[in-house]
Amino acid sequence: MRAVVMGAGSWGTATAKVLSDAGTDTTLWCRREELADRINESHTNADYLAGITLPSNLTASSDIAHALTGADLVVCAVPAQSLRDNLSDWRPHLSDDATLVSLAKGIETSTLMRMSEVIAEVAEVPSEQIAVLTGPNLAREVAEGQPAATVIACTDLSRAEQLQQMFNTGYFRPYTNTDVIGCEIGGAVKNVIALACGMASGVGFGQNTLATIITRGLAETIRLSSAVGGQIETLAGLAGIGDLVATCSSPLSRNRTFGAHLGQGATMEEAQAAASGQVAEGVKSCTSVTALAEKYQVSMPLTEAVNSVCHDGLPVADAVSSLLGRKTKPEFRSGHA
Ligand SMILES: NC(=O)C1=CN([C@@H]2O[C@H](COP(=O)(O)OP(=O)(O)OC[C@H]3O[C@@H](n4cnc5c(N)ncnc54)[C@H](O)[C@@H]3O)[C@@H](O)[C@H]2O)C=CC1
Ligand SMILES: O=C(CO)COP(=O)(O)O
Repeated sequence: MRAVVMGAGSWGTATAKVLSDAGTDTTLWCRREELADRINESHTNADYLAGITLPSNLTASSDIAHALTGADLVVCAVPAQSLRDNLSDWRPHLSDDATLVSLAKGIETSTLMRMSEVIAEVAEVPSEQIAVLTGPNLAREVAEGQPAATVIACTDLSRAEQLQQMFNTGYFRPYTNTDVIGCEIGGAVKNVIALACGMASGVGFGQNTLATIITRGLAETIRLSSAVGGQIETLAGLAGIGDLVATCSSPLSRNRTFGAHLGQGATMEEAQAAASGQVAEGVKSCTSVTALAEKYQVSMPLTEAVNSVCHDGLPVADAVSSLLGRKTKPEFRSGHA
């Protein structure tokens, strides 16, 4: 089996390292030829994962045709809002029976589609050939070989099990799931909730506030996922609460860090500049998740507040007052949080 990871940012590079460490012959596609040359020469990707030594059997290429031709496994590691355009360029070079794995945690703003839906439409492959890899996987920690688990979701369980073996290393432990919807909604919404946690920490609030946002964020995630067709238990797992805890708590999270800048009073432009070109998916997905919630008539007040702060100029302090000023209610309604 030959794998290609399309996108050499922090998570693409770390995932290519996992595959290589698991013994899978892997190529890492980079947009820039100069970066591919540097990775091949130095076995590091200093732009995204400084100080990490990549396996010597991992090779990089900036040539799309060369990278994709004959690849059995194609891992899509570009940001959510750029997946459609990138895939259109990759499409002519994809093998008919290749498995496509999505790493992106977002909802397309122009269509409200999940990433697996974008892949199915643009690459014209059946959903059984598309998988999603998601979970509490901060790239730097995985690249350092710190123990972590992940979820590989595919409607075709035998394909998920095959992928599970391809990604299984002594430090990275994949679990299978067939609930692609729940996994994708979990991954997209947790970035929005991490922005909210970052804002709270930037303001100076402590652990009670953090735990409240994570828990009520999980309730929003469960409501949306259930409405779209996901299973509740998925969100009690790595793709839900697992990823929320990791992302909402860690200073390594780009979304949490972005939110913290806003909470400290930075403008959107200043927070964007501080991200040094790395993607904080929740900034765009807060708009598409809010729209998806409206489409399914699901209440997501935290997500709406994050969207208003990011895109309507609502001050963080006003978002806090408006969330706390809402009508009081029971914790659980008709079986759902
Ligand atoms: N970094 C992390 O810890 C994790 C990230 N993810 C998800 O993986 C996806 C990719 O994230 P990262 O690798 O961390 O992002 P990144 O910002 O570190 O890198 C993005 C990569 O995509 C490439 N790219 C191709 N077309 C692009 C375009 N039009 N605009 C911008 N970049 C383009 C860039 O050159 C770069 O190699 C995101 O959806 C993210 O939410 C998921 C789990 C962990
Ligand atoms: O998805 C992630 C961890 O699972 C990474 O989160 P950030 O994109 O916020 O860094």
